[in-house]
Amino acid sequence: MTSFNAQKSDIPVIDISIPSSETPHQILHAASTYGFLFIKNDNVIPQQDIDRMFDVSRNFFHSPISEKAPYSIHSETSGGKNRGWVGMQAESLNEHEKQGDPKEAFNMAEPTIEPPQPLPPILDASRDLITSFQTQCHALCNTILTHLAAALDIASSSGGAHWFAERHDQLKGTSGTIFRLLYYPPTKGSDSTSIRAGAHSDYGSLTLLFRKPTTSSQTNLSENGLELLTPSGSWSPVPINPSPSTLSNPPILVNIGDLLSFWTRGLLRSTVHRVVFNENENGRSAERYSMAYFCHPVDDAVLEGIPSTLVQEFEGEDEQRRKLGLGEGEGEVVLTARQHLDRRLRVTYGLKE
Ligand SMILES: O=C(O)CCC(=O)C(=O)O
Ligand SMILES: [Fe+2]
Repeated sequence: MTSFNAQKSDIPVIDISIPSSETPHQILHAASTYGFLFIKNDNVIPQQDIDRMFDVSRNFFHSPISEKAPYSIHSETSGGKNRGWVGMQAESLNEHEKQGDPKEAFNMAEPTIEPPQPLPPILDASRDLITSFQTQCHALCNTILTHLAAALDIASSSGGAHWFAERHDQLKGTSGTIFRLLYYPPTKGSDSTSIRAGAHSDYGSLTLLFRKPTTSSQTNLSENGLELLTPSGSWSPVPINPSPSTLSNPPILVNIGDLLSFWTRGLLRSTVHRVVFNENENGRSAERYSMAYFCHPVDDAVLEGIPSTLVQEFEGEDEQRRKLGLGEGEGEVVLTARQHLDRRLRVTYGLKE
């Protein structure tokens, strides 16, 4: 398998709009080599919907704290565990960091849950847009998962290309899926030791990431602060649009989460990433907005036994296997999707159960 170097232009841009027998292999190659890929966005998710979501997000985060605080994460008002508002410095994505990240976030569960998640008035007023955005994100995740299952050559007698998508069917039960709005406030001058989101890999199966250029003068090519860790240990910036001359809209960034990496015994790579300050010449960083759709399988999906010889015969690298809890001595632990998520949330929020 090829390994990747630090060139940001390496992350491939894949066009899923034209049916091609190559697409599954392109997606599998990117997912197993970089853990990141771009999906060309020619109306896969309309740019207008992305822009409208960013407007809603801005209005919400700029509202008084009294509007947000009642919906604190894990609270009953916000609908329980991992739902609701995360205030400044309340979360450490990197367990080794004492101080939380200088950002705010709002987590929304899938729209199929009953009763629906209570939302603060500003978000509630845009519930239809949010629901439609979540639905479009989930459909894109299932398309990508279908390509991955096809490339892994899962036999049709076992579910074939629908193997993963069936296990992400939101009509079959609740899941850890979260649509997260993120806001990184502006800074007066950065503290060089501090970063905006600590180094981490995502928890779920796939993440879709949308980033807003931080200032009106910032070009789409701009790096915007997101960096991924290459196998050689260097940080490589991820541009919003890797090719503005050929792509009129920024492509949708997709990355593999720990759960899918664990499930595929490390064949698919969950790559560590972080967000750093991107100061202007005055040493200030503008405010920054992003939105992440963290896609998870249904809670009782069992994370074992993918009927694919590519997965079964994959040896993997020791370091990756240790990180995923597939290390020697432990045996191959069988977890459900919910158990896998709960294990990770305990680390991020210090939750007890
Ligand atoms: O804000 C970003 O660009 C990335 C955020 C991220 O990686 C996360 O929330 O998992
Ligand atoms: Fe992330």
